[in-house]
Amino acid sequence: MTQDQGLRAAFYGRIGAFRYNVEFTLPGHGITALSGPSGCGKSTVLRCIAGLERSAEGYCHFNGRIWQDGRKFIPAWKRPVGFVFQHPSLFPHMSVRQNLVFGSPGNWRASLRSGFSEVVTILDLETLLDRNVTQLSGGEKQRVAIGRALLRRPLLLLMDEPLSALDQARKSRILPYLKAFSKRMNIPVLYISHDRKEIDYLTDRIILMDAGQTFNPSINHDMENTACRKYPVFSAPLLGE
Ligand SMILES: Nc1ncnc2c1ncn2[C@@H]1O[C@H](COP(=O)(O)OP(=O)(O)OP(=O)(O)O)[C@@H](O)[C@H]1O
Repeated sequence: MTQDQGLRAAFYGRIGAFRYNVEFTLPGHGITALSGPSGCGKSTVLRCIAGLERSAEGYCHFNGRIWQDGRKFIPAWKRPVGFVFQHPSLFPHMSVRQNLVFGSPGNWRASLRSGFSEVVTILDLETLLDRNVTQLSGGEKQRVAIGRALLRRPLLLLMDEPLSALDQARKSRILPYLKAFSKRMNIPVLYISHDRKEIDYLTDRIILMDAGQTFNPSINHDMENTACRKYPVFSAPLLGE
């Protein structure tokens, strides 16, 4: 792995009255959690990385390429980023198979060549391929949404509370799939969650935010302590990893 791999980002800006001032790095592999109290700016950070939001100042470099700096801004559709949201937005009139290949680069044949069966196997979707998506459970729908994002061959996957709409039993069923794909496909993932158990299972790397700011324990321990007091679900040892 070279030093250039992964994401280096800093965003400074405001949306209405909300100000954000964040700076962080993401390694070129594995899952990193992004957590913090509701409204602290986590989704805003993901939107800035994806290019869906343009921060007034800052930078975003991925694997040595500039996505944003003082002069340059690569639009969202040109960034090799997959996005999975809290609620899967699948096309209800299409089958699982059709939803999976929708939007993947090239035609149907190309998507079959570029890892379709691998994604289907990792996410255990074989038996569901010909079903209409309206006939799926919430967890199955979310697996299809993840599969669709992966088939677009992203180099970075952003997940915004992908399991928060599911009950504990469904969460437990889908978590191993998340762990499996990040390992097997070697895609770095930035994963928003409030759920400590979920984060403990998936990763030991966490970026903590509060009130529009990131806390970097290796830079500023006072800020880390403030973060832990305000958001005690995370302890200092985890942050200090
Ligand atoms: N389009 C918008 N216009 C004005 N303010 C916005 C807009 N989108 C978000 N905000 C504000 O920006 C702040 C950060 O919102 P954001 O959705 O990034 O937080 P979050 O940490 O992801 O929250 P949650 O955990 O509740 O999803 C909030 O105060 C929110 O009200």
